[in-house]
Amino acid sequence: MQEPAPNHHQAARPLKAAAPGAPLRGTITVPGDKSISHRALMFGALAVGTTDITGLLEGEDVLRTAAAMRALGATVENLGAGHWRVAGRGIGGLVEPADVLDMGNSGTAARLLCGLLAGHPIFAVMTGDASLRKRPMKRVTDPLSATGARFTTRAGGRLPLAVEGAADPLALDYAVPVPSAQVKSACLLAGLCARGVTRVQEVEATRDHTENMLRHFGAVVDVQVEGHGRVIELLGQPELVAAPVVVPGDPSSAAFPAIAALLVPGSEVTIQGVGMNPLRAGIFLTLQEMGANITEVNRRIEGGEPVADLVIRASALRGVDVPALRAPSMIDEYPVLSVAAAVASGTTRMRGLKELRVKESDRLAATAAMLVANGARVEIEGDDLIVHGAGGPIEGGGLVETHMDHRIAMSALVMGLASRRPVTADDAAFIETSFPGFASLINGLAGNGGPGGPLSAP
Ligand SMILES: O=C(O)C1=C[C@@H](OP(=O)(O)O)[C@@H](O)[C@H](O)C1
Ligand SMILES: C=C(OP(=O)(O)O)C(=O)O
Repeated sequence: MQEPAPNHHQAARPLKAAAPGAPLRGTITVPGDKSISHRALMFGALAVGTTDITGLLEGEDVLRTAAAMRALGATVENLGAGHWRVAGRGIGGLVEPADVLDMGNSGTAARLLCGLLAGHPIFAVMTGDASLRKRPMKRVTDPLSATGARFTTRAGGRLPLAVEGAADPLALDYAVPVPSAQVKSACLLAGLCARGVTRVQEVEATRDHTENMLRHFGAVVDVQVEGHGRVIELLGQPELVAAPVVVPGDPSSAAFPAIAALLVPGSEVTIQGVGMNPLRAGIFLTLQEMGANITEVNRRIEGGEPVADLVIRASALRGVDVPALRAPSMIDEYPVLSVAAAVASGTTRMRGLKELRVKESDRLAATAAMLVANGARVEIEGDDLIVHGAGGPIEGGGLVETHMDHRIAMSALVMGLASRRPVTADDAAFIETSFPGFASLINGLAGNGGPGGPLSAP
């Protein structure tokens, strides 16, 4: 079955959220983890044999990766209900794509693909949507150039870019200067094609799904903890053997219904099967420090990743100081955490958020603007975001500019559930990149599966 090509040029779709007037209740699952879904498709394409993936996120970002893997010669089949099958070509076996690879809105797809292409002796051109074309690619093209691959980019290291991969790539020894799992992963993916040991050092540990999946597919990976960071060594040119991948629920997606349940009085929501990798779960720790009533039940390992069901009950939250060192473990959750902080009592200081400036939008600026437009008190001091909580619902009534950023859109809508007046997101279309079905899921929790739910067209 071929799924239709995702389309990121659709017209803006504004969406409004109002306080539901009744508690959110129910047991739900959230879509599959986006980071793991991208990697499962890429590793499947590089492996020898057939990889079955269950629970794949069928959001636009991941569909871009699926399309790219097809363009590079892998057979990628959608078997329905989140079950996908990839017949791989083996390391070094990718073929030259006949056309430009369009990675849509997805930084992960674009940057990891740069690593994969660097190690194959083929020519490829990559682009993305207007958001992705603003994002920095030098952070991957600089280190990857040391493999022998040749990258040409638009001014400032932006997409579109062209790459001529290396015929005999050199193994990298690279200390990643920013906390970025995408940069680390790009280097490791290039290292698969190189002879000898690729060594990547990170000063702060970032999500380790690439390392975990490398091992799952049979590569030899050594990880040494060094202070707050890690040194990862990968033995090049392994034979990756196809292995089934079970994708857990995305903790970054779970954060939205979780915070909605915490803020809407009387709510009780269970989210089943949420990935709880410690390098991803910082948001839940932070919410618990704020006084959130979140209970983890049924902790288990699924597909090599820790998973739990989360029971979330509405709670009176208080402001906290979120240390910079925690940022990599919750980097995509700050916009929605700031909504919780705006309703909490007291001040929340979120430290060390420099990386938020280079996401789908400048999330530091977009988050502050979202809060200000709805009557919250907020300051940016250097790389810190400071939110002065109202100790209850904020005023709301604002129009939030989402800047092609799914997380700003969902944060604005969660804010509307906890505001005196409805909040409108100027464009909710980009929610499809990571969380298809978001609005109906939230409306379902409010007891309004059909029209008339708290989330509706304005
Ligand atoms: O490796 C990944 O899957 C991701 C890494 C993070 O980006 P950076 O590596 O740019 O921090 C994160 O923000 C993104 O949503 C997914
Ligand atoms: C930053 C994100 O994704 P990406 O970098 O893959 O576009 C995100 O999903 O919040």
